[in-house]
Amino acid sequence: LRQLNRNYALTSLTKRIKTMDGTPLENVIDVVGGFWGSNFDLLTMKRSEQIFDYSRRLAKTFKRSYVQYFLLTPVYNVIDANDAEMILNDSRILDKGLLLRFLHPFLKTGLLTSSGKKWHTRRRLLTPTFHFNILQKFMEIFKSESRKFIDDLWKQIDLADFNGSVSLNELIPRFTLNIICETAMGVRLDDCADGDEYRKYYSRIEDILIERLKNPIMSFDWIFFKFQNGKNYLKSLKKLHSFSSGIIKKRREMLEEELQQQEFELIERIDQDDNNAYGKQRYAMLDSLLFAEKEGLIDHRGICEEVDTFILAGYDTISMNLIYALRCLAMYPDVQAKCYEELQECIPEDLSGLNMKQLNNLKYLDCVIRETLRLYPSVPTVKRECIADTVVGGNLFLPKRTQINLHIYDIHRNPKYFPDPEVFRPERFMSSEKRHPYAFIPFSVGQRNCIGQKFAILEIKTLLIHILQNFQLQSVSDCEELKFSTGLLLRTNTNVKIKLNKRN
Ligand code: HEM
Repeated sequence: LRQLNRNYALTSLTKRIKTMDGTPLENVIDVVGGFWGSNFDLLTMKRSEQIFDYSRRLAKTFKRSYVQYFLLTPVYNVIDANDAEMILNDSRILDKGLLLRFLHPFLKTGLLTSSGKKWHTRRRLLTPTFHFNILQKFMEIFKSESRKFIDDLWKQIDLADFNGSVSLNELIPRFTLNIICETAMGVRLDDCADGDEYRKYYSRIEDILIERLKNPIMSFDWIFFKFQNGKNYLKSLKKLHSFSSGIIKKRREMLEEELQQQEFELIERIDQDDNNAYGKQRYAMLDSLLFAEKEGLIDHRGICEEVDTFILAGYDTISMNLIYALRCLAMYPDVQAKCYEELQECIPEDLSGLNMKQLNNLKYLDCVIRETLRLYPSVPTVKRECIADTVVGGNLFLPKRTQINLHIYDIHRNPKYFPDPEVFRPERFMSSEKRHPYAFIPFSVGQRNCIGQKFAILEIKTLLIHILQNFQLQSVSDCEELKFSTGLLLRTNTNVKIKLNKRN
């Protein structure tokens, strides 16, 4: 029995994580939970803020990576940059964990959720669709949508019943969803689909996923889909899939029309002789997929997977960063003033000619965005799963099915890498001081890093510039009380509000 207990977490019905050289695991890494493992730790937590706080408490208590055991799954929680480097550089650990598997009915196996050969082929197909030249074309859309956003704000502020503050969670996601659809998909939402409805059902799906995560029994599909949450999940999925199908249908029609008229005036098109991995012209994402379909490289189901994936990955991640960045600018008037000064120095007043080179010159704004991503990483945790027994770092044995939670949030707030980690100080990114290369990883690192990171930074900078040029931001009185909740992204439990005063 003692031998059995050494190798298996018996009450969690799983093999144990252990050292290869026999050193007690506790000497290397902390272990949470006693006899019952962590099976019931989350079960009693009613609100998702409690789950978020629970993980933060463990990180603060242990100050190093730690292990938990849930039903059938050992969990390795990484909160240290050295351990993150070890995991993210390991080409055997590229599969996503359980939470992302719960997303399969929604995304099937698109770029975010797929693995192995399928992931490789798709990554190769999609990487050129975020090439510099395509991003340059997208700049026009970033600018026109930003101008529209500002016009809408001016109108809102001019209304007689305007109460002085705006709710960022309502305004920003509308903007970012429009942009991902108009750029990567080549379709304006006004023409074909209801973005507000998409966001409503997406939010429901996220809530249900977190509920599911709390109860290990619900990890089995055949149980989950028998309960109300499972049924609601499928109902919401129908709405989300009909949104993305509408976009694909619309773009297919547009493209056919253009092909018939032999008028290849796609905004994504660049010089004839500029080739991508498949020896063809470069197009934006959905057009690339539709052309790849004609050549038999992907089918309709595959296109749906990627459209669902890119809408999900490409809008709310940016929304959350913009929301936190605007809140920080409102809370720290000196930081805001420095950004505004930099704008006046580097950017012409007329923003219609704004280009990527000018955006790259805004070094201080860059630091503000980085500091926001450090304190509030839109993706707070990256998930991985060992698909076979794996030894990492030469001595740590991770059994098959081990879930790896790489807590970017905790790594970013580790005082070892960032002194006074809770303080918002963009200047820390100005200094040439060397820090651990895995201490700041908001877009992850390695083979499965974020394919849209350059796109994201350009979009974020463009909107921030438009807002800063038109408004002075001011915090509202209850600004300090930001409570985070667990979700696919770093969420707050209440909407973030700021005040906007028109600049002369
Ligand atoms: C502030 C904005 C963003 C942040 C913080 C962010 C962060 C991340 C992170 C941490 C990952 C790794 C996830 C994992 O390993 O499970 C990732 C992957 C990914 N991101 Fe982003 N992202 C952002 C914006 C975008 C945008 C704008 C797009 C698309 C236009 C995008 C598309 C993707 C895709 C498709 C993947 C999966 C890549 C793969 O596995 O090959 N992201 N992102």
